[in-house]
Amino acid sequence: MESVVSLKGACLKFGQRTLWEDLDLDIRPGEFFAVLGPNGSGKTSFLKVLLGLQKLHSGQAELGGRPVERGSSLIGYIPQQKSFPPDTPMRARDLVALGVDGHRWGIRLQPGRTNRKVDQLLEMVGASDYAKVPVGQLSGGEQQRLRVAQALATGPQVLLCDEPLLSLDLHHQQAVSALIHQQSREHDTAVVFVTHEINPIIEYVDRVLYLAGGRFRVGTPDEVMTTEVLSDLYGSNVEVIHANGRIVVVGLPDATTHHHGADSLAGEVA
Ligand SMILES: Nc1ncnc2c1ncn2[C@@H]1O[C@H](COP(=O)(O)OP(=O)(O)OP(=O)(O)O)[C@@H](O)[C@H]1O
Repeated sequence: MESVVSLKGACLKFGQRTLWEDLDLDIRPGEFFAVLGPNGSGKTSFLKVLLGLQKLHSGQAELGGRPVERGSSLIGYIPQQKSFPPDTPMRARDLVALGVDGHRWGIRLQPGRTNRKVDQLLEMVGASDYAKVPVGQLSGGEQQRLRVAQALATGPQVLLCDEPLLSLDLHHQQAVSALIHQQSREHDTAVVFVTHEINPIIEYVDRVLYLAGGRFRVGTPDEVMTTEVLSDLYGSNVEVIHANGRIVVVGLPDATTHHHGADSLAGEVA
């Protein structure tokens, strides 16, 4: 099957610091692709390359068979969860409408059509009940559903997600990740999901790109999330424990703030 995202010999470096090099990667339509790694390993920079916001040092990056470019309609983007101030006057449906016609200049030509599309998107993410509520009054999880709806407005072929579950409680993490997975299944949308924590999405992930220390590994979670592979990437003894369908990484280097729920799961595994 043709790939929708393709990197060939990709290298990204800033000054003397190489984030990755010789990265060859093809992501297929409908694939759920997770990008993992410690702070500063280059996960956000990876998304920026695909968004056309960050030039590679060398190599090529293509979307839908063409070089990446800013503002590509092939892409939907879900940013990190940041709460709107409580007094934000914009209603939930206005936020979603920005995704539908926010890219066009001037007066909306077909408000009826926009409204129908917004209704459809709100329903898709289960947000119809609070369509008219100001966004600042909604919970973090409800706000994030709206960002998913906004990102899906143009029917993207690739959904780029930058830690979309951050600061959501477990219930909302599950709901938002299930929503993103449903979209990828039903519309064959490729999902590139940057995260510190694989467990909330473990049941959906097809492949992982693990970035660490200027190097990377790509493969299925079973191939990459192993004691051997992560110890090699980190250059120190790291232990990967699989328990109750979850993955716990123990013994990450001190300077690494990244974890896979090692703290919160320590009791569960012991
Ligand atoms: N435009 C830039 N110029 C110089 N250095 C940069 C630039 N953009 C990113 N960096 C550096 O590249 C490294 C990777 O940054 P990036 O934000 O991609 O990491 P990350 O894996 O997303 O980190 P985090 O998990 O903390 O969000 C960091 O050390 C950052 O300071």
